[in-house]
Amino acid sequence: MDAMTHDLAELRKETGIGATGVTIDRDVPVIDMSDFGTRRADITEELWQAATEIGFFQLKNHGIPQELIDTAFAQSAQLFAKPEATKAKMPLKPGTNAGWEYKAQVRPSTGTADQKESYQITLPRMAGLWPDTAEMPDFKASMLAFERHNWALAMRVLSCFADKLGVSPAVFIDGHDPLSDQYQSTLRLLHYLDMKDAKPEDFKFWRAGAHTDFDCLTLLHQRSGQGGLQVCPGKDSDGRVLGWTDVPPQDGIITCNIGDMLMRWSDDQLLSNLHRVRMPKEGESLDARYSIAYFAQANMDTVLQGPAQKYEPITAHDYIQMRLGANFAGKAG
Ligand SMILES: O=C(O)CCC(=O)C(=O)O
Ligand SMILES: [Fe+2]
Repeated sequence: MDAMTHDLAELRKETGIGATGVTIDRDVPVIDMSDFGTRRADITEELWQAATEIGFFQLKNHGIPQELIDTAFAQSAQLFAKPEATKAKMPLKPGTNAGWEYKAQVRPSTGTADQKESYQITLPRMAGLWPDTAEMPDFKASMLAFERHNWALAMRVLSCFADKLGVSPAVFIDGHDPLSDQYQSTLRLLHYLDMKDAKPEDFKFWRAGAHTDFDCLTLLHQRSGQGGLQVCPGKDSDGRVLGWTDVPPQDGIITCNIGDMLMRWSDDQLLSNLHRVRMPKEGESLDARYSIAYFAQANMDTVLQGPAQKYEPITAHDYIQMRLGANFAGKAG
C-alpha cells in the first residue's frame, strides 16, 4: 500500500472514541509551582492557558513530599498483593467510589472492562472498608495524609482558576470542604495487571479505556518506567480519527486533567478531554503498572453554576447522577 491508501484505510478503521486512533507527539506543559506565594499570577496564566487549550498539564515542585508519594505507592502495592478473599471484604458498592473492585469498570467507549483492580477512598463512605489495622498498620494514616496533601494542591490550582473566572477562591474551597459529610472527592489506587503471561489476544483490551473524568480536577501520580497514559486534546483530532499523545511518567511530576464537572462549572472554558491507558507495546515492560489518582469532585450539596450562567444551576450530586444515567444509556463518559 502506498502512503495515501494506507492513510485512507487507517482512517476508516480508526474512528470513534474507543478506537486505537493515531499517535501524535506533542508536549503537555510542565508548570513549576515553586514560590507560589510570589509567582501566583504567572502560574495562574500558565495553568489557564493549558487548561483552556488542551485540558492537561503537569506540575513540578508541587509541594507534596516525595516520601509521602513513595509510601502511598508502597502501601498500595502491599494492599493489592493481599489474597483476593482479603480484598473482597472491602467491596466497592457501585456509584460510591469507596472500596475494592477487580475488572469491574466497563468503559462505554470500548464496551470492555479495564484490565485493572482499584481501591478507592472517599472519606465519608469508608465504614468497614479500611484494611485490617493488624495486617496493614500504616495504611490508613499514610492514605489520610496523602489524601489531604492532594486536596490542598488541588485547591491551590482551583484557586488560580477562580482568579481567572472572576470568582472567590472560596467557591471552590468551600465547594470541596473535606470536613463536610457531603465530601465526595476520591483517592483511587490503581493496579493494572501484569501482562507477562498474557495471551496475544489479551493485548487488544485497554488497561483503561478512553474516557473523560466526571470530577473537577484530577491529579495523577505515576511511577517512572510504568508508562501507558495517553491524552487526546480534542482540538488536534483529525476528523473522526483521534490523535493520542503519550505522557511518559517522570519522577516528581504530577499529571493533571480537567474533568467534566469543572468544564460545566466554568461555562465550558476549561476543557475536559479524553485520556486512556494503553497496553505495553513490543519492547516495553510487561510488568504490572501502579498509579494513584486524586479526583477533586465538588461536595454533593455544592451548587455548580459558572459566572456566565451558560447552564442551569445543578448540585454536584444531581450532576453525577445525571452522568451515571448517561453512562447506562451507553454514552461516553
Ligand atoms: O492510571 C492512569 O494513568 C489513568 C487513570 C485514569 O484516567 C482514571 O482512573 O480516571
Ligand atoms: Fe481518568
